[in-house]
Amino acid sequence: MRILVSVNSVVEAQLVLAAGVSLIDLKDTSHGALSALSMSQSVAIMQAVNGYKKQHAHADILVSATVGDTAESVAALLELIQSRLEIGVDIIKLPEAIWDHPLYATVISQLLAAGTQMVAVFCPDSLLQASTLELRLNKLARQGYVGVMVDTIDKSSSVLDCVSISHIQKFTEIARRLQLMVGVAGGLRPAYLAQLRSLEADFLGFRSGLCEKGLRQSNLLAESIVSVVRQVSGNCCKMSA
Ligand SMILES: O=C[C@H](O)COP(=O)(O)O
Repeated sequence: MRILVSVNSVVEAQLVLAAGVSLIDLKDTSHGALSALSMSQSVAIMQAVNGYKKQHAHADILVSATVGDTAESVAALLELIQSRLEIGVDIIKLPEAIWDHPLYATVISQLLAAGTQMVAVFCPDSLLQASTLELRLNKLARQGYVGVMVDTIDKSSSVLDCVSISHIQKFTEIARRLQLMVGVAGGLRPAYLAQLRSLEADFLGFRSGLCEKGLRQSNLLAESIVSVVRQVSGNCCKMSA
Protein backbone atom coordinates (compact mmCIF):
# COMPACT_ATOMS: atom_id res chain seq x y z
CA MET A 1 0.00 0.00 0.00
CA ARG A 2 1.25 3.46 -0.87
CA ILE A 3 0.88 6.62 1.16
CA LEU A 4 -0.10 9.70 -0.85
CA VAL A 5 0.68 13.10 0.64
CA SER A 6 -0.48 16.36 -0.94
CA VAL A 7 2.32 18.93 -1.15
CA ASN A 8 2.46 22.53 -2.29
CA SER A 9 6.17 23.40 -2.31
CA VAL A 10 9.66 22.02 -2.88
CA VAL A 11 10.32 22.08 0.87
CA GLU A 12 7.26 19.90 1.47
CA ALA A 13 8.15 17.58 -1.41
CA GLN A 14 11.65 17.09 0.01
CA LEU A 15 10.18 16.40 3.43
CA VAL A 16 7.85 13.67 2.20
CA LEU A 17 10.49 12.14 -0.09
CA ALA A 18 12.91 11.91 2.83
CA ALA A 19 10.18 10.23 4.87
CA GLY A 20 9.71 7.55 2.20
CA VAL A 21 6.37 8.65 0.75
CA SER A 22 5.95 7.04 -2.68
CA LEU A 23 3.00 9.00 -4.06
CA ILE A 24 3.56 12.75 -4.17
CA ASP A 25 0.40 14.72 -4.88
CA LEU A 26 0.80 18.23 -6.32
CA LYS A 27 -2.01 20.35 -4.93
CA ASP A 28 -2.74 23.90 -3.79
CA THR A 29 -3.72 23.14 -0.22
CA SER A 30 -4.66 26.73 0.67
CA HIS A 31 -8.23 26.43 -0.59
CA GLY A 32 -10.75 24.01 -2.06
CA ALA A 33 -10.30 20.25 -2.07
CA LEU A 34 -8.60 19.51 -5.41
CA SER A 35 -7.17 22.90 -6.34
CA ALA A 36 -4.46 22.97 -8.99
CA LEU A 37 -1.00 23.94 -7.84
CA SER A 38 0.67 26.72 -9.85
CA MET A 39 2.86 25.60 -12.73
CA SER A 40 5.92 27.35 -11.26
CA GLN A 41 5.62 25.36 -8.02
CA SER A 42 4.79 22.19 -9.94
CA VAL A 43 7.88 22.52 -12.15
CA ALA A 44 10.10 23.18 -9.14
CA ILE A 45 8.71 20.13 -7.31
CA MET A 46 9.16 17.90 -10.37
CA GLN A 47 12.81 18.99 -10.52
CA ALA A 48 13.20 18.06 -6.85
CA VAL A 49 11.52 14.68 -7.42
CA ASN A 50 13.68 13.95 -10.46
CA GLY A 51 16.80 14.90 -8.51
CA TYR A 52 15.75 12.52 -5.74
CA LYS A 53 15.10 9.73 -8.24
CA LYS A 54 18.60 10.18 -9.73
CA GLN A 55 20.15 9.79 -6.30
CA HIS A 56 17.90 6.87 -5.36
CA ALA A 57 17.82 4.74 -8.49
CA HIS A 58 15.51 2.11 -7.00
CA ALA A 59 13.02 4.54 -5.50
CA ASP A 60 9.51 3.80 -6.75
CA ILE A 61 8.04 7.30 -6.74
CA LEU A 62 4.90 8.43 -8.54
CA VAL A 63 3.57 11.97 -8.84
CA SER A 64 -0.10 12.86 -9.13
CA ALA A 65 -1.64 16.28 -9.69
CA THR A 66 -5.04 17.83 -9.18
CA VAL A 67 -6.44 20.26 -11.74
CA GLY A 68 -9.19 22.02 -9.81
CA ASP A 69 -12.54 21.37 -8.15
CA THR A 70 -14.25 22.54 -11.34
CA ALA A 71 -13.08 23.67 -14.78
CA GLU A 72 -13.74 26.91 -16.62
CA SER A 73 -14.04 25.25 -20.03
CA VAL A 74 -12.96 22.21 -22.01
CA ALA A 75 -9.95 24.11 -23.36
CA ALA A 76 -8.94 25.26 -19.89
CA LEU A 77 -9.18 21.71 -18.54
CA LEU A 78 -7.10 20.33 -21.41
CA GLU A 79 -4.43 22.97 -20.84
CA LEU A 80 -4.32 22.21 -17.10
CA ILE A 81 -3.89 18.50 -17.76
CA GLN A 82 -1.45 18.70 -20.67
CA SER A 83 0.82 21.18 -18.91
CA ARG A 84 1.18 18.77 -16.00
CA LEU A 85 1.77 15.74 -18.21
CA GLU A 86 4.45 17.68 -20.07
CA ILE A 87 6.48 18.22 -16.88
CA GLY A 88 6.32 14.51 -16.04
CA VAL A 89 3.32 14.14 -13.74
CA ASP A 90 2.29 10.47 -13.80
CA ILE A 91 -1.36 10.64 -12.74
CA ILE A 92 -4.11 13.25 -13.08
CA LYS A 93 -6.84 13.28 -10.43
CA LEU A 94 -10.24 14.50 -11.61
CA PRO A 95 -13.11 15.56 -9.32
CA GLU A 96 -16.59 14.13 -9.81
CA ALA A 97 -17.72 17.58 -11.00
CA ILE A 98 -15.45 17.07 -14.01
CA TRP A 99 -15.25 13.33 -14.73
CA ASP A 100 -19.02 12.95 -14.39
CA HIS A 101 -19.89 16.05 -16.42
CA PRO A 102 -21.01 15.41 -20.04
CA LEU A 103 -19.22 18.57 -21.19
CA TYR A 104 -15.83 16.98 -20.52
CA ALA A 105 -16.60 13.45 -21.71
CA THR A 106 -15.02 13.77 -25.15
CA VAL A 107 -11.77 15.36 -24.05
CA ILE A 108 -11.42 12.86 -21.21
CA SER A 109 -12.00 9.95 -23.62
CA GLN A 110 -9.32 11.33 -25.91
CA LEU A 111 -6.84 11.69 -23.07
CA LEU A 112 -7.58 8.16 -21.83
CA ALA A 113 -7.23 6.77 -25.35
CA ALA A 114 -3.83 8.45 -25.55
CA GLY A 115 -2.75 6.57 -22.43
CA THR A 116 -3.12 9.30 -19.81
CA GLN A 117 -3.33 7.79 -16.34
CA MET A 118 -6.33 9.32 -14.63
CA VAL A 119 -7.98 8.73 -11.27
CA ALA A 120 -11.66 9.57 -10.81
CA VAL A 121 -12.29 11.08 -7.37
CA PHE A 122 -15.65 10.23 -5.78
CA CYS A 123 -17.44 12.38 -3.18
CA PRO A 124 -18.28 10.37 -0.04
CA ASP A 125 -22.03 10.78 -0.73
CA SER A 126 -21.66 8.90 -4.01
CA LEU A 127 -20.59 5.81 -2.09
CA LEU A 128 -24.05 5.76 -0.50
CA GLN A 129 -25.77 5.32 -3.88
CA ALA A 130 -25.61 1.52 -3.76
CA SER A 131 -27.80 1.02 -6.83
CA THR A 132 -25.54 3.03 -9.15
CA LEU A 133 -22.09 2.69 -7.60
CA GLU A 134 -21.15 -0.55 -9.34
CA LEU A 135 -22.43 0.68 -12.70
CA ARG A 136 -20.43 3.89 -12.39
CA LEU A 137 -17.26 2.06 -11.43
CA ASN A 138 -17.81 -0.37 -14.28
CA LYS A 139 -18.10 2.50 -16.73
CA LEU A 140 -14.90 4.13 -15.45
CA ALA A 141 -13.02 0.83 -15.79
CA ARG A 142 -14.27 0.38 -19.35
CA GLN A 143 -13.31 3.95 -20.18
CA GLY A 144 -9.72 3.22 -19.19
CA TYR A 145 -9.28 5.07 -15.91
CA VAL A 146 -6.29 3.68 -14.01
CA GLY A 147 -8.03 4.15 -10.70
CA VAL A 148 -10.64 5.68 -8.44
CA MET A 149 -10.61 7.17 -4.98
CA VAL A 150 -12.90 8.72 -2.43
CA ASP A 151 -12.05 12.11 -0.91
CA THR A 152 -13.97 14.75 1.02
CA ILE A 153 -14.93 18.12 -0.45
CA ASP A 154 -15.67 19.70 2.93
CA LYS A 155 -12.30 19.58 4.62
CA SER A 156 -13.71 20.15 8.10
CA SER A 157 -14.72 16.49 8.39
CA SER A 158 -13.21 13.09 7.82
CA VAL A 159 -14.44 10.64 5.20
CA LEU A 160 -15.17 8.31 8.13
CA ASP A 161 -17.61 10.92 9.50
CA CYS A 162 -19.42 11.02 6.14
CA VAL A 163 -19.78 7.32 5.31
CA SER A 164 -19.44 4.08 7.21
CA ILE A 165 -16.39 1.91 6.83
CA SER A 166 -18.62 -0.73 5.20
CA HIS A 167 -19.57 1.71 2.44
CA ILE A 168 -15.89 2.41 1.80
CA GLN A 169 -15.21 -1.33 1.91
CA LYS A 170 -17.85 -1.94 -0.76
CA PHE A 171 -16.25 0.77 -2.92
CA THR A 172 -12.74 -0.68 -2.59
CA GLU A 173 -13.98 -4.23 -3.18
CA ILE A 174 -15.80 -3.36 -6.41
CA ALA A 175 -12.89 -1.26 -7.66
CA ARG A 176 -10.39 -4.03 -7.00
CA ARG A 177 -12.62 -6.56 -8.74
CA LEU A 178 -12.64 -4.27 -11.77
CA GLN A 179 -8.84 -4.02 -11.54
CA LEU A 180 -8.98 -0.32 -10.79
CA MET A 181 -6.37 1.00 -8.43
CA VAL A 182 -8.28 2.36 -5.43
CA GLY A 183 -7.52 5.04 -2.87
CA VAL A 184 -9.11 6.49 0.24
CA ALA A 185 -8.59 10.03 1.51
CA GLY A 186 -10.35 12.84 3.32
CA GLY A 187 -9.32 14.01 6.77
CA LEU A 188 -7.48 10.78 7.52
CA ARG A 189 -5.47 10.71 10.75
CA PRO A 190 -2.53 8.41 11.54
CA ALA A 191 -4.66 6.92 14.33
CA TYR A 192 -7.13 5.60 11.73
CA LEU A 193 -4.52 3.39 10.05
CA ALA A 194 -5.43 0.18 11.85
CA GLN A 195 -9.06 0.54 10.76
CA LEU A 196 -8.13 1.58 7.21
CA ARG A 197 -5.77 -1.33 6.66
CA SER A 198 -8.72 -3.73 6.39
CA LEU A 199 -9.92 -1.85 3.31
CA GLU A 200 -6.96 -3.17 1.30
CA ALA A 201 -6.79 0.07 -0.65
CA ASP A 202 -3.86 0.64 -2.99
CA PHE A 203 -3.18 4.00 -1.39
CA LEU A 204 -4.28 6.18 1.50
CA GLY A 205 -4.20 9.95 0.94
CA PHE A 206 -3.19 12.37 3.65
CA ARG A 207 -2.78 16.09 4.21
CA SER A 208 -4.46 17.66 7.24
CA GLY A 209 -3.82 14.65 9.46
CA LEU A 210 -0.08 15.14 8.96
CA CYS A 211 -0.10 18.92 9.49
CA GLU A 212 0.38 21.06 12.59
CA LYS A 213 -2.87 21.21 14.57
CA GLY A 214 -4.54 19.07 11.90
CA LEU A 215 -4.91 22.08 9.60
CA ARG A 216 -4.19 21.36 5.95
CA GLN A 217 -2.95 24.91 5.33
CA SER A 218 -0.30 24.43 8.04
CA ASN A 219 3.13 22.88 7.78
CA LEU A 220 3.53 19.15 7.37
CA LEU A 221 5.00 17.41 10.41
CA ALA A 222 7.99 15.21 9.54
CA GLU A 223 7.52 12.87 12.51
CA SER A 224 3.87 12.22 11.60
CA ILE A 225 4.77 11.43 7.98
CA VAL A 226 7.57 9.07 9.02
CA SER A 227 5.26 7.35 11.50
CA VAL A 228 2.56 6.73 8.87
CA VAL A 229 5.06 5.49 6.28
CA ARG A 230 6.61 3.11 8.82
CA GLN A 231 3.23 1.64 9.67
CA VAL A 232 2.48 0.87 6.05
CA SER A 233 4.65 -1.61 4.25
CA GLY A 234 4.86 -3.11 0.75
CA ASN A 235 3.76 -1.76 -2.57
CA CYS A 236 0.72 -2.87 -4.45
CA CYS A 237 0.02 -0.35 -7.13
CA LYS A 238 -1.27 -0.86 -10.66
CA MET A 239 0.05 2.50 -11.81
CA SER A 240 3.26 2.74 -13.78
CA ALA A 241 5.70 5.61 -13.82
O1 LIG B 1 -5.61 13.58 -1.69
C1 LIG B 1 -5.44 13.70 -0.47
C2 LIG B 1 -5.94 14.90 0.18
O2 LIG B 1 -5.11 16.00 -0.05
C3 LIG B 1 -6.23 14.69 1.59
O3 LIG B 1 -6.46 15.92 2.23
P1 LIG B 1 -7.05 15.97 3.68
O4 LIG B 1 -6.36 14.90 4.48
O5 LIG B 1 -6.74 17.34 4.17
O6 LIG B 1 -8.51 15.71 3.55
